[in-house]
Amino acid sequence: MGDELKIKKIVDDIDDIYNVIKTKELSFSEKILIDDKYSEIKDTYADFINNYLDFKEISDNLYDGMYISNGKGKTIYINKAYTKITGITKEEVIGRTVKEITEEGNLFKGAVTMEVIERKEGVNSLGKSLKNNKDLLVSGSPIFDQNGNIKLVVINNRDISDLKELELKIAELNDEKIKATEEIKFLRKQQISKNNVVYKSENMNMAMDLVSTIGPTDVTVLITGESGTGKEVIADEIYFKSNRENKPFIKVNCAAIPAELLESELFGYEGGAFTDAKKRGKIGLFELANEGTILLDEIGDMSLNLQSKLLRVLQSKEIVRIGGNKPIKLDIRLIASTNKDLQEEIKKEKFREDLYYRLNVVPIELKPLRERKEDIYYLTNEYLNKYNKKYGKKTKLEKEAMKILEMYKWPGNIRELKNLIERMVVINKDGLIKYNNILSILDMESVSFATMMSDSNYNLKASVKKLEKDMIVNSIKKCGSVNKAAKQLGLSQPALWKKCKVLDIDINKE
Ligand SMILES: Nc1ncnc2c1ncn2[C@@H]1O[C@H](COP(=O)(O)OP(=O)(O)OP(=O)(O)O)[C@@H](O)[C@H]1O
Repeated sequence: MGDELKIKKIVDDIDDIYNVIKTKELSFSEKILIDDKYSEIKDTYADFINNYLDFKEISDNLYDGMYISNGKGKTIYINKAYTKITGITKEEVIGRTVKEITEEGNLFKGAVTMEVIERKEGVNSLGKSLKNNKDLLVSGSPIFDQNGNIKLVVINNRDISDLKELELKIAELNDEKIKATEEIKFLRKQQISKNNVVYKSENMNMAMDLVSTIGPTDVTVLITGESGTGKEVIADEIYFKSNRENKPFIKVNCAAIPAELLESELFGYEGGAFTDAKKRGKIGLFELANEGTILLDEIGDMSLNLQSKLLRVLQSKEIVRIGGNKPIKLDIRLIASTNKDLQEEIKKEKFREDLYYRLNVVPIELKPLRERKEDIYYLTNEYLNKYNKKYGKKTKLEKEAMKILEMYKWPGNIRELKNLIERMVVINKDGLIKYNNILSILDMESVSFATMMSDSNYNLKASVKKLEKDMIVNSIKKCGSVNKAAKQLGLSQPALWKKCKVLDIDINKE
């Protein structure tokens, strides 16, 4: 019989006794005493029942399993959660000692009740339910009576298979995090690999000096120059010289991302900000760059609407995601670059003047390659070495060929020079890149012969000789025979043979 029923039986017996006594002849004071005692007992019983029911309700709704024994280790109570966690029912344990159950070895192992009784203190251990193989964290505590003897042992049983699963999940996530961090490091290195910056010109000297000075500060830099002049190279150098090296460096090409997308790319959005927005939202590039550097390339192509928003970011040093209302603090170094003339764009009302002044704190202007010809020789040699190494070659460049490179206008600037040298090294067969190899590729309008001839290193006779030779070689190559070439050049066949001899042209080779 449960405790609850035992006590109910006592109270029912008292009821019977009371009813019998009430029929007897009693003095007034005896009657009052018995009535008082009787109602005291009833109140105490009502209190007990209420508390007992509350305790049962609370303990049955606990997350952890409760296992209570008396001071001798005899099981007197388990809550519902204990059965749920271990699969062990009341019928299997109530009234039996923990010692006996443990020795039997069918229900659980790792019980601490007996140890709590022995040591008279709390004991923690790992246990296991043998009914469903669940691992448990078992924590036992003694409850003492007034004389200091243990009257109850309360054991808390926590299912740690969930914890174990969480532990595994955390370990998996940690592995993924380590992998992702390594990948970020690798991609960062690839994206901003250290360039071998080659320069000789005054313009580049000044730019590189400035980079060394302002690199370690957080000042905003605006780099301008035609396409291919090395704006990104300069931005990389600023990053390497800054105190933000090894922190994020996010490069955004404002012209390459459609205007309507650029805002969400930069600012990110909260979940559900757009109808098709991913449920959990998206972190923006500004946030990704936090603590690091952001390069806004082709800033001259940014829409006026976004320019105002960028201006606000620069003023407040915080952003709010699209669809959100929580400002996020930013600690970012901003580098902007453009091949547009921003002053002109301001006049055309395509660029905000106030934003221009915010960006133009330190301006770095890169001249086009045609205005810093001193760099061409060094850049060419750098790329010759680079591509010879890459393609396993030992290609050299004819002196006249270098001359042509120095005279060309290079509309695509250093990028064009770099690509040309790579192409020349790849297709070259005899180890020497010649003057006319380059002429046949470059846009000849960009190298006027007048310019070439006016160069003090070339006298008229040599230049004419060179021109004649190139024309004949090209014509023979194009026509496929000396006969046809002679016709095209307006010469007789013998005259062409003669010229070839004088100009040292090997017809069989050409
Ligand atoms: N001083 C330099 N030394 C060596 N290589 C350089 C130098 N300047 C530029 N380059 C190379 O030239 C190419 C173009 O440079 P970069 O991309 O920095 O130009 P950009 O001005 O940013 O071009 P765009 O405006 O088209 O983005 C790159 O391959 C870069 O490595």
